[in-house]
Amino acid sequence: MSTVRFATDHPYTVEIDNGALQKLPSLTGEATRVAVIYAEPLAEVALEVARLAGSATVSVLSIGVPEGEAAKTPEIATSCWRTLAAAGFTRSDLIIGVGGGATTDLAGFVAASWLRGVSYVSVPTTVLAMVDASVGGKTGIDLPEGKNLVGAFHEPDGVIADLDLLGTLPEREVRSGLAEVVKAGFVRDERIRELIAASPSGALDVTSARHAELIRRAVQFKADVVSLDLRESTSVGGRIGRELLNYGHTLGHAIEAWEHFRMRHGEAVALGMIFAAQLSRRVLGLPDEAVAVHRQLIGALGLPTSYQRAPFAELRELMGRDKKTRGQALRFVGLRNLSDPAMIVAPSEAILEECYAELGRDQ
Ligand SMILES: NC(=O)c1ccc[n+]([C@@H]2O[C@H](COP(=O)([O-])OP(=O)(O)OC[C@H]3O[C@@H](n4cnc5c(N)ncnc54)[C@H](O)[C@@H]3O)[C@@H](O)[C@H]2O)c1
Ligand SMILES: O=C(O)C(=O)C[C@@H](O)[C@H](O)[C@H](O)COP(=O)(O)O
Ligand SMILES: [Zn+2]
Repeated sequence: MSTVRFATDHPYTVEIDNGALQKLPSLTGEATRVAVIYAEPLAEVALEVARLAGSATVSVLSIGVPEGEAAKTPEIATSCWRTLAAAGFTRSDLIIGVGGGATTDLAGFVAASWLRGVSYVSVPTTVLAMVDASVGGKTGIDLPEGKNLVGAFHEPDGVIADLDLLGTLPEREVRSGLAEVVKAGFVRDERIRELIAASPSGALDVTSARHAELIRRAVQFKADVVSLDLRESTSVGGRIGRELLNYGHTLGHAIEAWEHFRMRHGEAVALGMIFAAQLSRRVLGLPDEAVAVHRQLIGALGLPTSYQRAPFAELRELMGRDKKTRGQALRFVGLRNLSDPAMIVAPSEAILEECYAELGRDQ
Protein backbone atom coordinates (compact mmCIF):
# COMPACT_ATOMS: atom_id res chain seq x y z
CA MET A 1 0.00 0.00 0.00
CA SER A 2 1.23 3.49 -0.79
CA THR A 3 -0.27 6.87 -0.23
CA VAL A 4 1.08 9.78 -2.26
CA ARG A 5 0.23 13.31 -1.11
CA PHE A 6 -0.36 16.27 -3.40
CA ALA A 7 0.60 19.28 -1.25
CA THR A 8 -1.22 22.03 -3.16
CA ASP A 9 -3.64 24.63 -1.73
CA HIS A 10 -6.27 21.87 -2.07
CA PRO A 11 -4.28 18.93 -0.65
CA TYR A 12 -5.37 15.36 -1.38
CA THR A 13 -3.99 11.87 -1.50
CA VAL A 14 -3.67 9.13 -4.09
CA GLU A 15 -4.20 5.69 -2.58
CA ILE A 16 -2.36 3.01 -4.56
CA ASP A 17 -3.06 -0.57 -3.57
CA ASN A 18 -4.80 -3.81 -4.43
CA GLY A 19 -8.36 -3.41 -3.15
CA ALA A 20 -7.95 0.36 -2.60
CA LEU A 21 -11.53 0.88 -3.85
CA GLN A 22 -12.80 -0.07 -0.39
CA LYS A 23 -11.53 3.34 0.79
CA LEU A 24 -14.03 5.16 -1.44
CA PRO A 25 -16.74 5.72 1.23
CA SER A 26 -14.31 7.91 3.21
CA LEU A 27 -14.20 10.36 0.27
CA THR A 28 -17.88 11.13 -0.25
CA GLY A 29 -17.83 14.02 2.25
CA GLU A 30 -21.12 15.87 2.75
CA ALA A 31 -22.65 14.94 -0.60
CA THR A 32 -26.24 13.74 -0.64
CA ARG A 33 -26.08 13.04 -4.40
CA VAL A 34 -23.22 11.38 -6.23
CA ALA A 35 -22.88 11.17 -10.03
CA VAL A 36 -20.70 8.33 -11.26
CA ILE A 37 -19.45 9.22 -14.76
CA TYR A 38 -18.03 6.01 -16.21
CA ALA A 39 -16.81 4.57 -19.50
CA GLU A 40 -19.61 2.26 -20.70
CA PRO A 41 -17.51 -0.94 -20.93
CA LEU A 42 -16.65 -0.48 -17.24
CA ALA A 43 -20.26 -0.80 -16.08
CA GLU A 44 -19.36 -3.50 -13.54
CA VAL A 45 -16.72 -1.35 -11.88
CA ALA A 46 -19.15 1.58 -11.92
CA LEU A 47 -21.76 -0.57 -10.16
CA GLU A 48 -19.29 -1.39 -7.40
CA VAL A 49 -18.36 2.30 -7.12
CA ALA A 50 -22.05 3.19 -6.87
CA ARG A 51 -22.55 0.54 -4.16
CA LEU A 52 -19.62 1.89 -2.14
CA ALA A 53 -20.53 5.56 -2.57
CA GLY A 54 -24.28 5.25 -2.00
CA SER A 55 -26.12 4.87 1.32
CA ALA A 56 -29.51 5.50 2.90
CA THR A 57 -28.71 9.23 2.81
CA VAL A 58 -26.67 9.37 -0.40
CA SER A 59 -28.35 8.71 -3.77
CA VAL A 60 -26.30 7.71 -6.80
CA LEU A 61 -26.84 8.71 -10.41
CA SER A 62 -24.87 6.66 -12.94
CA ILE A 63 -23.89 8.35 -16.22
CA GLY A 64 -22.36 6.09 -18.87
CA VAL A 65 -20.23 7.76 -21.55
CA PRO A 66 -18.44 6.31 -24.60
CA GLU A 67 -15.05 4.80 -23.86
CA GLY A 68 -11.86 6.58 -24.85
CA GLU A 69 -11.40 9.90 -26.60
CA ALA A 70 -14.98 9.83 -27.95
CA ALA A 71 -16.03 11.02 -24.47
CA LYS A 72 -13.87 14.14 -24.54
CA THR A 73 -16.24 16.22 -26.67
CA PRO A 74 -18.40 19.31 -26.07
CA GLU A 75 -21.46 17.17 -26.95
CA ILE A 76 -20.77 14.57 -24.24
CA ALA A 77 -19.91 17.27 -21.69
CA THR A 78 -23.21 18.98 -22.52
CA SER A 79 -25.17 15.76 -22.08
CA CYS A 80 -23.54 15.24 -18.66
CA TRP A 81 -24.38 18.83 -17.60
CA ARG A 82 -27.99 18.36 -18.70
CA THR A 83 -28.28 15.10 -16.76
CA LEU A 84 -26.96 16.87 -13.65
CA ALA A 85 -29.43 19.71 -14.22
CA ALA A 86 -32.35 17.27 -14.50
CA ALA A 87 -31.26 15.55 -11.28
CA GLY A 88 -30.91 18.85 -9.42
CA PHE A 89 -27.25 18.52 -8.57
CA THR A 90 -26.14 21.19 -6.09
CA ARG A 91 -22.80 22.58 -4.97
CA SER A 92 -22.56 20.15 -2.07
CA ASP A 93 -22.83 17.11 -4.37
CA LEU A 94 -20.02 14.97 -5.75
CA ILE A 95 -18.88 13.64 -9.11
CA ILE A 96 -16.83 10.44 -9.35
CA GLY A 97 -14.99 9.61 -12.60
CA VAL A 98 -14.42 5.93 -13.39
CA GLY A 99 -12.29 4.86 -16.34
CA GLY A 100 -9.17 5.62 -18.31
CA GLY A 101 -7.66 9.07 -18.74
CA ALA A 102 -10.17 10.12 -21.37
CA THR A 103 -13.06 9.44 -18.98
CA THR A 104 -11.39 11.07 -15.98
CA ASP A 105 -10.47 14.13 -18.10
CA LEU A 106 -14.14 14.48 -19.08
CA ALA A 107 -15.56 13.74 -15.62
CA GLY A 108 -13.07 16.13 -13.99
CA PHE A 109 -14.04 18.84 -16.48
CA VAL A 110 -17.75 18.31 -15.82
CA ALA A 111 -16.99 18.65 -12.09
CA ALA A 112 -14.88 21.76 -12.74
CA SER A 113 -17.60 23.46 -14.78
CA TRP A 114 -20.86 22.36 -13.15
CA LEU A 115 -22.08 25.31 -11.05
CA ARG A 116 -18.49 26.62 -11.51
CA GLY A 117 -17.03 23.68 -9.63
CA VAL A 118 -18.18 20.80 -7.43
CA SER A 119 -16.21 18.12 -5.58
CA TYR A 120 -14.56 15.42 -7.62
CA VAL A 121 -13.09 11.98 -6.84
CA SER A 122 -11.23 9.92 -9.40
CA VAL A 123 -11.20 6.14 -9.80
CA PRO A 124 -8.67 5.51 -12.61
CA THR A 125 -8.81 2.12 -14.29
CA THR A 126 -5.82 2.32 -16.67
CA VAL A 127 -2.12 2.56 -15.89
CA LEU A 128 -2.03 5.87 -17.74
CA ALA A 129 -4.87 7.35 -15.69
CA MET A 130 -3.36 6.10 -12.43
CA VAL A 131 0.09 7.58 -13.03
CA ASP A 132 -0.88 10.75 -14.84
CA ALA A 133 -4.35 11.66 -16.14
CA SER A 134 -6.36 11.30 -12.94
CA VAL A 135 -3.81 13.02 -10.70
CA GLY A 136 -2.69 16.64 -10.77
CA GLY A 137 -5.93 18.46 -11.54
CA LYS A 138 -5.73 19.00 -15.32
CA THR A 139 -9.16 18.31 -16.81
CA GLY A 140 -10.50 18.93 -20.28
CA ILE A 141 -12.02 18.00 -23.60
CA ASP A 142 -10.89 18.12 -27.23
CA LEU A 143 -12.04 20.09 -30.26
CA PRO A 144 -11.67 19.01 -33.88
CA GLU A 145 -8.89 21.64 -34.02
CA GLY A 146 -6.76 19.95 -31.36
CA LYS A 147 -6.34 17.99 -28.09
CA ASN A 148 -7.39 19.34 -24.70
CA LEU A 149 -8.11 22.82 -26.06
CA VAL A 150 -10.91 23.45 -23.54
CA GLY A 151 -10.43 22.64 -19.88
CA ALA A 152 -9.74 23.75 -16.34
CA PHE A 153 -7.45 23.07 -13.42
CA HIS A 154 -9.72 21.36 -10.89
CA GLU A 155 -8.15 19.18 -8.25
CA PRO A 156 -9.82 16.05 -6.94
CA ASP A 157 -10.66 15.49 -3.28
CA GLY A 158 -8.97 12.12 -3.61
CA VAL A 159 -7.83 9.48 -6.08
CA ILE A 160 -8.24 5.73 -5.62
CA ALA A 161 -5.81 3.70 -7.76
CA ASP A 162 -6.96 0.12 -7.15
CA LEU A 163 -4.33 -2.07 -8.82
CA ASP A 164 -6.82 -4.96 -9.03
CA LEU A 165 -8.71 -2.97 -11.68
CA LEU A 166 -5.76 -3.35 -14.06
CA GLY A 167 -6.35 -7.11 -14.35
CA THR A 168 -8.60 -6.71 -17.42
CA LEU A 169 -6.54 -4.03 -19.16
CA PRO A 170 -5.29 -5.01 -22.65
CA GLU A 171 -1.50 -5.15 -22.94
CA ARG A 172 -1.46 -2.33 -25.51
CA GLU A 173 -3.00 -0.05 -22.86
CA VAL A 174 -0.43 -1.13 -20.27
CA ARG A 175 2.37 -0.24 -22.71
CA SER A 176 0.74 3.11 -23.43
CA GLY A 177 0.54 3.92 -19.71
CA LEU A 178 4.19 3.04 -19.21
CA ALA A 179 5.11 5.74 -21.75
CA GLU A 180 4.13 8.35 -19.13
CA VAL A 181 6.10 6.40 -16.52
CA VAL A 182 9.27 6.31 -18.61
CA LYS A 183 8.70 10.04 -19.29
CA ALA A 184 9.18 10.60 -15.55
CA GLY A 185 12.31 8.46 -15.84
CA PHE A 186 13.81 10.53 -18.65
CA VAL A 187 13.15 13.94 -17.12
CA ARG A 188 13.90 13.11 -13.48
CA ASP A 189 13.74 9.69 -11.81
CA GLU A 190 16.79 7.56 -12.67
CA ARG A 191 15.39 4.64 -10.62
CA ILE A 192 12.45 4.40 -13.06
CA ARG A 193 14.93 3.97 -15.91
CA GLU A 194 16.76 1.28 -13.94
CA LEU A 195 13.59 -0.62 -13.04
CA ILE A 196 12.43 -0.73 -16.67
CA ALA A 197 15.86 -1.54 -18.12
CA ALA A 198 16.39 -4.40 -15.65
CA SER A 199 13.11 -6.10 -16.56
CA PRO A 200 10.82 -4.66 -19.22
CA SER A 201 8.59 -7.74 -18.91
CA GLY A 202 8.32 -7.22 -15.14
CA ALA A 203 7.45 -3.57 -15.76
CA LEU A 204 4.63 -4.69 -18.07
CA ASP A 205 3.26 -7.26 -15.60
CA VAL A 206 0.48 -5.44 -13.75
CA THR A 207 0.55 -8.02 -10.95
CA SER A 208 4.27 -7.51 -10.21
CA ALA A 209 5.86 -5.57 -7.36
CA ARG A 210 8.03 -3.85 -10.00
CA HIS A 211 4.95 -2.51 -11.78
CA ALA A 212 3.45 -1.25 -8.50
CA GLU A 213 6.73 0.47 -7.65
CA LEU A 214 6.78 2.15 -11.07
CA ILE A 215 3.24 3.42 -10.57
CA ARG A 216 4.12 4.76 -7.13
CA ARG A 217 7.29 6.50 -8.35
CA ALA A 218 5.52 8.10 -11.33
CA VAL A 219 2.71 9.43 -9.10
CA GLN A 220 5.27 10.73 -6.58
CA PHE A 221 7.15 12.49 -9.39
CA LYS A 222 3.91 14.15 -10.56
CA ALA A 223 3.03 15.14 -6.99
CA ASP A 224 6.46 16.75 -6.53
CA VAL A 225 6.06 18.78 -9.73
CA VAL A 226 2.41 19.77 -9.34
CA SER A 227 2.76 20.68 -5.65
CA LEU A 228 5.19 23.43 -6.73
CA ASP A 229 3.33 24.64 -9.82
CA LEU A 230 -0.30 23.61 -10.20
CA ARG A 231 -1.16 26.09 -12.96
CA GLU A 232 1.81 25.53 -15.25
CA SER A 233 3.81 28.75 -15.08
CA THR A 234 6.52 29.22 -17.69
CA SER A 235 9.12 29.14 -14.92
CA VAL A 236 9.34 28.54 -11.18
CA GLY A 237 12.29 30.40 -9.64
CA GLY A 238 14.04 30.25 -13.01
CA ARG A 239 13.46 26.50 -13.40
CA ILE A 240 10.96 24.51 -15.44
CA GLY A 241 7.76 23.93 -13.50
CA ARG A 242 4.75 21.84 -14.48
CA GLU A 243 5.63 22.13 -18.17
CA LEU A 244 8.13 19.37 -17.43
CA LEU A 245 5.20 16.91 -17.49
CA ASN A 246 4.70 17.86 -21.14
CA TYR A 247 7.96 16.22 -22.26
CA GLY A 248 7.25 14.54 -25.60
CA HIS A 249 3.77 16.03 -25.84
CA THR A 250 4.38 18.89 -28.33
CA LEU A 251 4.79 16.51 -31.24
CA GLY A 252 2.96 13.68 -29.41
CA HIS A 253 -0.34 15.55 -29.18
CA ALA A 254 -0.02 16.62 -32.83
CA ILE A 255 0.47 13.00 -33.96
CA GLU A 256 -2.36 11.78 -31.70
CA ALA A 257 -4.77 14.35 -33.19
CA TRP A 258 -3.55 13.80 -36.77
CA GLU A 259 -4.15 10.05 -36.32
CA HIS A 260 -7.69 10.76 -35.05
CA PHE A 261 -6.85 8.78 -31.92
CA ARG A 262 -6.16 5.47 -33.69
CA MET A 263 -2.86 5.73 -31.89
CA ARG A 264 -2.88 5.52 -28.09
CA HIS A 265 -1.84 8.63 -26.14
CA GLY A 266 1.25 6.88 -24.75
CA GLU A 267 2.29 5.67 -28.21
CA ALA A 268 2.16 9.21 -29.60
CA VAL A 269 3.99 10.57 -26.56
CA ALA A 270 6.67 7.86 -26.97
CA LEU A 271 7.32 9.16 -30.51
CA GLY A 272 7.23 12.72 -29.23
CA MET A 273 9.89 11.89 -26.61
CA ILE A 274 12.22 10.41 -29.23
CA PHE A 275 11.70 13.54 -31.32
CA ALA A 276 12.34 15.75 -28.27
CA ALA A 277 15.54 13.81 -27.52
CA GLN A 278 16.77 14.27 -31.11
CA LEU A 279 15.91 17.96 -30.96
CA SER A 280 17.71 18.19 -27.59
CA ARG A 281 20.81 16.58 -29.12
CA ARG A 282 20.97 19.28 -31.77
CA VAL A 283 19.97 22.28 -29.65
CA LEU A 284 21.10 21.45 -26.10
CA GLY A 285 23.92 18.97 -26.74
CA LEU A 286 22.12 15.95 -25.27
CA PRO A 287 24.69 13.12 -25.64
CA ASP A 288 24.09 10.44 -28.30
CA GLU A 289 24.00 7.77 -25.55
CA ALA A 290 21.06 9.52 -23.88
CA VAL A 291 19.16 9.53 -27.20
CA ALA A 292 19.98 5.82 -27.49
CA VAL A 293 18.56 5.23 -23.98
CA HIS A 294 15.28 6.75 -25.19
CA ARG A 295 15.10 4.31 -28.11
CA GLN A 296 16.14 1.35 -25.92
CA LEU A 297 13.62 1.87 -23.11
CA ILE A 298 10.75 2.91 -25.36
CA GLY A 299 11.43 -0.04 -27.67
CA ALA A 300 11.77 -2.45 -24.73
CA LEU A 301 8.26 -1.46 -23.61
CA GLY A 302 6.91 -2.35 -27.05
CA LEU A 303 6.14 1.29 -27.90
CA PRO A 304 6.81 2.75 -31.35
CA THR A 305 10.20 4.31 -32.03
CA SER A 306 9.73 5.55 -35.57
CA TYR A 307 7.00 7.41 -37.45
CA GLN A 308 6.58 9.26 -40.71
CA ARG A 309 2.93 8.87 -41.74
CA ALA A 310 1.80 12.49 -41.29
CA PRO A 311 3.19 15.28 -43.47
CA PHE A 312 5.39 17.54 -41.34
CA ALA A 313 3.51 20.71 -42.38
CA GLU A 314 0.27 19.36 -40.91
CA LEU A 315 1.92 18.38 -37.63
CA ARG A 316 3.62 21.80 -37.53
CA GLU A 317 0.22 23.50 -37.74
CA LEU A 318 -1.15 21.34 -34.92
CA MET A 319 1.96 22.05 -32.80
CA GLY A 320 1.24 25.76 -33.16
CA ARG A 321 -1.85 25.19 -30.95
CA ASP A 322 0.17 23.55 -28.17
CA LYS A 323 -0.42 25.32 -24.84
CA LYS A 324 3.29 25.94 -24.34
CA THR A 325 3.38 28.06 -27.52
CA ARG A 326 3.71 31.81 -26.93
CA GLY A 327 2.86 33.94 -29.96
CA GLN A 328 4.66 32.35 -32.92
CA ALA A 329 7.28 30.66 -30.75
CA LEU A 330 7.00 26.90 -30.29
CA ARG A 331 8.39 25.80 -26.91
CA PHE A 332 9.55 22.25 -26.24
CA VAL A 333 10.64 20.56 -23.05
CA GLY A 334 14.15 19.32 -23.83
CA LEU A 335 17.03 17.66 -22.01
CA ARG A 336 20.66 18.71 -21.57
CA ASN A 337 21.15 15.22 -20.20
CA LEU A 338 18.95 12.51 -18.69
CA SER A 339 17.26 14.02 -15.60
CA ASP A 340 18.52 17.50 -16.59
CA PRO A 341 15.68 19.31 -18.42
CA ALA A 342 15.77 22.69 -20.17
CA MET A 343 13.31 24.49 -22.43
CA ILE A 344 13.91 24.77 -26.15
CA VAL A 345 12.33 27.99 -27.43
CA ALA A 346 11.63 28.73 -31.10
CA PRO A 347 13.95 26.17 -32.69
CA SER A 348 14.51 26.76 -36.41
CA GLU A 349 11.99 25.27 -38.81
CA ALA A 350 14.85 23.51 -40.61
CA ILE A 351 15.96 21.72 -37.42
CA LEU A 352 12.39 20.69 -36.64
CA GLU A 353 11.98 19.22 -40.11
CA GLU A 354 15.32 17.40 -39.92
CA CYS A 355 14.41 15.90 -36.54
CA TYR A 356 11.06 14.77 -37.94
CA ALA A 357 12.79 13.14 -40.92
CA GLU A 358 15.12 11.41 -38.43
CA LEU A 359 12.09 10.04 -36.59
CA GLY A 360 11.24 8.16 -39.78
CA ARG A 361 14.52 6.28 -39.66
CA ASP A 362 14.44 3.55 -36.99
CA GLN A 363 18.12 3.62 -35.96
N1 LIG B 1 -5.24 15.23 -17.34
C1 LIG B 1 -3.99 14.84 -17.47
O1 LIG B 1 -3.08 15.28 -16.76
C2 LIG B 1 -3.68 13.78 -18.49
C3 LIG B 1 -2.44 13.13 -18.41
C4 LIG B 1 -2.18 12.15 -19.36
C5 LIG B 1 -3.13 11.80 -20.30
N2 LIG B 1 -4.32 12.43 -20.30
C6 LIG B 1 -5.38 12.03 -21.24
O2 LIG B 1 -5.73 10.69 -20.95
C7 LIG B 1 -6.26 10.07 -22.13
C8 LIG B 1 -5.62 8.73 -22.32
O3 LIG B 1 -5.98 7.93 -21.22
P1 LIG B 1 -5.94 6.34 -21.32
O4 LIG B 1 -4.71 5.92 -22.00
O5 LIG B 1 -6.25 5.84 -19.97
O6 LIG B 1 -7.08 6.04 -22.37
P2 LIG B 1 -8.66 5.78 -22.38
O7 LIG B 1 -9.37 6.51 -21.35
O8 LIG B 1 -9.01 6.04 -23.80
O9 LIG B 1 -8.78 4.22 -22.05
C9 LIG B 1 -8.16 3.32 -22.91
C10 LIG B 1 -9.05 2.12 -23.20
O10 LIG B 1 -8.98 1.25 -22.09
C11 LIG B 1 -10.30 0.80 -21.74
N3 LIG B 1 -10.24 0.49 -20.31
C12 LIG B 1 -10.11 1.37 -19.30
N4 LIG B 1 -9.96 0.72 -18.15
C13 LIG B 1 -10.01 -0.60 -18.43
C14 LIG B 1 -9.89 -1.76 -17.65
N5 LIG B 1 -9.65 -1.71 -16.33
N6 LIG B 1 -10.01 -2.95 -18.26
C15 LIG B 1 -10.20 -3.04 -19.61
N7 LIG B 1 -10.29 -1.96 -20.40
C16 LIG B 1 -10.19 -0.74 -19.81
C17 LIG B 1 -11.17 1.97 -22.10
O11 LIG B 1 -12.51 1.55 -22.27
C18 LIG B 1 -10.52 2.42 -23.42
O12 LIG B 1 -10.98 1.65 -24.49
C19 LIG B 1 -5.99 11.03 -23.27
O13 LIG B 1 -7.17 11.70 -23.58
C20 LIG B 1 -4.96 11.98 -22.69
O14 LIG B 1 -5.03 13.26 -23.29
C21 LIG B 1 -4.62 13.41 -19.42
O1 LIG C 1 -0.27 17.06 -16.04
C1 LIG C 1 0.36 17.71 -16.88
O2 LIG C 1 0.66 18.89 -16.72
C2 LIG C 1 0.75 17.08 -18.15
O3 LIG C 1 1.22 17.77 -19.06
C3 LIG C 1 0.59 15.61 -18.25
C4 LIG C 1 0.45 15.09 -19.67
O4 LIG C 1 0.90 13.74 -19.65
C5 LIG C 1 -1.00 15.06 -20.16
O5 LIG C 1 -1.08 14.40 -21.38
C6 LIG C 1 -1.73 16.38 -20.20
O6 LIG C 1 -3.10 16.17 -20.45
C7 LIG C 1 -1.24 17.31 -21.26
O7 LIG C 1 -1.88 18.51 -21.09
P1 LIG C 1 -1.87 19.71 -22.12
O8 LIG C 1 -2.00 20.89 -21.24
O9 LIG C 1 -0.60 19.65 -22.89
O10 LIG C 1 -3.06 19.52 -22.97
ZN1 LIG D 1 0.30 12.70 -21.45
